[in-house]
Amino acid sequence: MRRAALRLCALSKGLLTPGRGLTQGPPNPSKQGIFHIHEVRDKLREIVGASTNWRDHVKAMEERKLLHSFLAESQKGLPPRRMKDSYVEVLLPLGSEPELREKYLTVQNTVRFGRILEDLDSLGVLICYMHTKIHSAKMSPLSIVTALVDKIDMCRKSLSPEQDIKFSGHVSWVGKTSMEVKMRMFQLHGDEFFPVLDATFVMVARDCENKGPAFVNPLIPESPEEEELFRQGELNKGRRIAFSSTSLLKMAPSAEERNTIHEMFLNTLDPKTISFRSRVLPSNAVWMENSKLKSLEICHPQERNIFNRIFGGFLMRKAYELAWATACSFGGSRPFVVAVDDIMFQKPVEVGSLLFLSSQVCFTQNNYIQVRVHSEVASLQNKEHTTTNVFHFTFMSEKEVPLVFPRTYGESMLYLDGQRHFNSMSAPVTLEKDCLVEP
Ligand SMILES: CCCCCCCCCC(=O)SCCNC(=O)CCNC(=O)[C@H](O)C(C)(C)COP(=O)(O)OP(=O)(O)OC[C@H]1O[C@@H](n2cnc3c(N)ncnc32)[C@H](O)[C@@H]1OP(=O)(O)O
Repeated sequence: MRRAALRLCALSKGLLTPGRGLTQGPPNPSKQGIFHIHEVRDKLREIVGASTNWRDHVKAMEERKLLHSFLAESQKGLPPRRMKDSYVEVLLPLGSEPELREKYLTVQNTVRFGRILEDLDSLGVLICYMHTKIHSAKMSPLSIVTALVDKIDMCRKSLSPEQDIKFSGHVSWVGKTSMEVKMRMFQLHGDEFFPVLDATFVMVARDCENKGPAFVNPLIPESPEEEELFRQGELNKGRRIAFSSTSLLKMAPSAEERNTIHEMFLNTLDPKTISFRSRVLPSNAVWMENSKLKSLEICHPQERNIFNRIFGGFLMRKAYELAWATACSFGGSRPFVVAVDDIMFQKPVEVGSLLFLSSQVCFTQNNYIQVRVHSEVASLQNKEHTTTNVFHFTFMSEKEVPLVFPRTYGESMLYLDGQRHFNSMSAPVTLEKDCLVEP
């Protein structure tokens, strides 16, 4: 079995120079050269004409209906764009503006990763609006939503709440209505920005009312490097389809996986009885059902996105923080996140919903803890629960953690799914103590 570990950012492998896009194009389309983190959401509101006041949200959505005529009837009708057209840089000046720090601070004097997830989500959407910008219109007719966090890899640098952070990113691949966005994060050490994180998101364009699909501009790679990125985007799409078609919700586990589960089952049979029903935990192991934590959020208007649904970044922060607490209580020491993958946004969450989050450890190995968070919503009127997201987080604990044992068939599938996510991480790299990234 492959040992999963921190993945080096593409950037630290020399694919990208800090502060410059892969395209080596102009740093970004704003006059200032770089957006301040506060400008990102303001800019998004301006682009879609979103209300800044909940009282006006219905009126704002009514006005958006008028933008229907700007929607393209086919992708061919839209001008192609280059990667540098969507390239954006954003500064989170934690060092130079100490008043910003409070929001990002953990009690351990590190940066809250949940806040970073929110910033990445907003930035990803802004990047897509840059790609699809209509120069003749002030507002965009598109509603761009986060469909998938394909992966986020942490690099080796620690995140200090006292040093400036910089994000950059651009569209790296497009389909008909979807766009893959690659983003990077750097932190200032001395007078240089060093890579700390690589992220790949998939965003989907919808019409002005977020009711049906909408075409996005084609993307033209301009250099061999960009062609490679585009090709990678194509491969990523194929990989996602393959991963989903072999999902344990659709197909039986492989022979090797079935063996794993049966071995685990045999390891839990009580040798003193001849029974399939008396189960005993091996030493240094925990039943999966005892690794759960749950939470409930009331989705207030304050957490809405530009389309009056609940902001994806908020959902990720809440899920991440619950996952972190789950890993912490399971492992008995402060864990740090090493990877996030395959967060699928299946259904929008309406303002006013009750959001139920259930988190559980589904796989462990050495110091690694794989946590799955399932989120579902119900309205106060309708008690029926609907799944909106499934989140997968990989943490590393400072010390070796117990094994987790499934008791039921359903839990065995969770275990195998966790193992698949864990094994989908890239080659291991040495972990350094300064990698801590906490909630
Ligand atoms: C106030 C300040 C705040 C500012 C923040 C702004 C940030 C706003 C961003 C958000 O917060 S969005 C909120 C979180 N996201 C959601 O609520 C999305 C919920 N999910 C959905 O609405 C639908 O599942 C979704 C629109 C994503 C897809 O709907 P469908 O499944 O009907 O889509 P369809 O099958 O028609 O596929 C459309 C495209 O999406 C692609 N797609 C769909 N699901 C995907 C997936 N999971 N992964 C990758 N691609 C996916 C699909 O391949 C296809 O691509 P192409 O047209 O290019 O071929």
